[in-house]
Amino acid sequence: MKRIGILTAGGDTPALNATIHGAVTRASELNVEVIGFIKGFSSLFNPGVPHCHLNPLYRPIPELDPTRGGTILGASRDYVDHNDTRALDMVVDRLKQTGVEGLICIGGDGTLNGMQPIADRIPTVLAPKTIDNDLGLNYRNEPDEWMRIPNEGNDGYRYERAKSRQVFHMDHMINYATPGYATSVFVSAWGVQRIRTTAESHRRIAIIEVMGRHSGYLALGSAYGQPDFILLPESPLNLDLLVEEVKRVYDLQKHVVIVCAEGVVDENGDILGAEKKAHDPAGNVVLTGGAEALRKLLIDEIGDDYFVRKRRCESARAAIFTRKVGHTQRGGRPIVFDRFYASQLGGKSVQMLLEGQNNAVAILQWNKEKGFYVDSFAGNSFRDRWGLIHAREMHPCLYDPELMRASHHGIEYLLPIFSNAIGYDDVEHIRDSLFNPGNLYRAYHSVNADMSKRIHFLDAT
Ligand SMILES: Nc1ncnc2c1ncn2[C@@H]1O[C@H](COP(=O)(O)OP(=O)(O)O)[C@@H](O)[C@H]1O
Ligand SMILES: O=P(O)(O)OC[C@H]1O[C@](O)(COP(=O)(O)O)[C@@H](O)[C@@H]1O
Repeated sequence: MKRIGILTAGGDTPALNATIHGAVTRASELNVEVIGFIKGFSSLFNPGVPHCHLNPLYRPIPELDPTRGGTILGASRDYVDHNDTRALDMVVDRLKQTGVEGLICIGGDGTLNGMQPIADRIPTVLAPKTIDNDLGLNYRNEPDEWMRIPNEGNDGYRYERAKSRQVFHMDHMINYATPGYATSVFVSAWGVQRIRTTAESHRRIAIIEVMGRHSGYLALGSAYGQPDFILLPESPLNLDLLVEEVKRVYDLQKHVVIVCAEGVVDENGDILGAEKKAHDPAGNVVLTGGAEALRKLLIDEIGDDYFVRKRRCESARAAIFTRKVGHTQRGGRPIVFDRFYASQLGGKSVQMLLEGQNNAVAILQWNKEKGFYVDSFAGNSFRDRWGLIHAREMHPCLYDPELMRASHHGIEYLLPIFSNAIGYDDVEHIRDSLFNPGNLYRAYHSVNADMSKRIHFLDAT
């Protein structure tokens, strides 16, 4: 292969540029040209196919900075319909018109679902990303545990997990952690620490919502910020227990900090706060207001009297507040763990294409003897028997539902990732850049303005 393509799909993460940089550096060493497609799959559905050359003369363009968050290529959630063969043939025809002989998609489980039909037409591999850490398998035969159940009135299907018969072992995980996860945990844990002192001072109960969709890995990582309780989608809310424990801790320390994953579910398995089941273009349920819904429940259950009697707040409404860490979890400079492994996975995905692999995924593995290392895994092995790739849920043994915090296994899971996840340069960077006086004089200059000058279009006529 002399020329390959690369795109970034789904939600952005801080480590996407690091992955692109790793891929472009490796490709340049091997005299392979890299074409970047703009805004994920959206570029391929556009007859003009906006694209740019990422390594003219086999040198990465200067805009490609592995320490910059986001993606210089832009990202989107445009849907790839398996059944629309006409559109898919057109996509591949357009790819070929740009001269690319293989494609790297940087994305998560949705992107892997979307790239499968493209891989039937042109060699395609996935370099993993997602702050949710939900691309992967807790063990190899996890996809076999999915059951497909027809909805009432023949209205499609729903998927449920059968009870697992598998002993969980961390060495057996496929894709131990995805680039983006570590930085996102860093931001979330920091957010928890910062909200803690204000809740502590004002005798309040803080509910902090973190992202992660239906997977609790991100909320689990927030344990580093020492919240009093963590609530996860994989463990239905036990409201009575939570109320009892919140009161116990509030009595003792006059404030409480709860981390609530956005996908947290009630006793019936219904997502808290997702009253309207809106979907994004990729078909994902839009999760809004898990923390707000939990706040309402706690206000009702604890009541005003409790706070008034203690002379700490005038009402439950005043005492209990919510904050979302929000998109700060997805943005900004990646910490060294993400930069290093994102870049290795980018390089690995180039090698995989050149070795002739197709529909395969570059993965980050870990075991006690070797530590972290990159490998590859067949895309098809992520699919259930009906061909669908499901987001990885956090394995239940990583969480203690009685204590509502990380279990021993959960702590063991986090330690290898985070023990050296922040580099000295990450800390130095804050010191050197944030209060740089130049920031006050200079307007922000967006990399998009520079990238626009590099974008080419196919002749759409
Ligand atoms: N089941 C699916 N079939 C085809 N394409 C999909 C599917 N799910 C997601 N995609 C596409 O893959 C891309 C990324 O998906 P998304 O779920 O947004 O993020 P991620 O890859 O991080 O999970 C989007 O362009 C989306 O439309
Ligand atoms: O703000 P957006 O882009 O609509 O999406 C929010 C969602 O994207 C994520 O940040 C990342 O999701 P993906 O990796 O699946 O793209 C989720 O944690 C969150 O639910």
